[in-house]
Amino acid sequence: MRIGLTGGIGSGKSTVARWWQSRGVTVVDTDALAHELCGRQGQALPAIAERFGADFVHPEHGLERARMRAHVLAHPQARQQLEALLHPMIQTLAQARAAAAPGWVLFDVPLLVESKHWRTQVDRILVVDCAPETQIERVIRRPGWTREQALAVLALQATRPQRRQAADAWVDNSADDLQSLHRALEMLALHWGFSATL
Ligand SMILES: CC(C)(COP(=O)(O)OP(=O)(O)OC[C@H]1O[C@@H](n2cnc3c(N)ncnc32)[C@H](O)[C@@H]1O)[C@@H](O)C(=O)NCCC(=O)NCCS
Ligand SMILES: Nc1ncnc2c1ncn2[C@@H]1O[C@H](COP(=O)(O)OP(=O)(O)OP(=O)(O)O)[C@@H](O)[C@H]1O
Repeated sequence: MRIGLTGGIGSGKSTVARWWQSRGVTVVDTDALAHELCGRQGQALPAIAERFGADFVHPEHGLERARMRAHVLAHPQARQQLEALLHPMIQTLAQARAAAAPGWVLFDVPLLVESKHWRTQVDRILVVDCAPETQIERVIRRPGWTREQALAVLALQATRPQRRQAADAWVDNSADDLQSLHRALEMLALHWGFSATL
């Protein structure tokens, strides 16, 4: 079984993914792969430096993330170029990680509903739904994020109705209540015939 997990920024995807991982499911986190490709000596850095300029790549730490975030939010074309460069690399790496995994695999993909590629790669789509105000609060707790940036990213992503429409199942993560979230996931796993491998 291949599950595609998605949700808006700060909705709780990583939190949900960790629950599945604790039950023995292999998690392939595409955000983490994007960070790997752009981290120190990451595979994507030469192409990024060529396309956007050397200023976007720190000699030791890799991609200047905050600078690139501000750049792509101000220039939609730059965002499309960055996505065109990174998404095929992320997809290839994700498939390689999944191929090596025994049993169930969960792909954590922020832009799953927005992507033609991902919808065909998974058997079930699980959506983490969350009230936008909660998403914003959670995101701006992170260092370097402004409310305006969080709102701008939210506006770029699929809407809650679009995600719900694509979902085979969804869990509500608007409340600060991990116990209820975990209970909902237990019930879903049971419903989908999952038995923990730990
Ligand atoms: C613009 C970048 C450098 C900003 O980095 P930053 O450290 O600030 O954010 P991070 O990568 O941790 O992403 C945080 C969240 O932002 C949202 N987000 C990221 N990229 C995008 C995008 N292209 N479109 C819409 N939302 C996005 C996602 O919800 C993601 O979970 C980075 O997000 C990036 O490289 N984006 C392009 C790759 C991409 O599309 N990644 C998301 C799917 S794998
Ligand atoms: N039910 C919850 N109760 C309290 N805090 C939560 C809950 N769910 C998530 N959080 C917190 O909110 C923040 C965002 O959650 P998480 O990182 O799981 O979201 P995400 O969707 O993976 O984010 P991103 O889109 O940025 O990758 C984290 O600090 C997390 O600990």
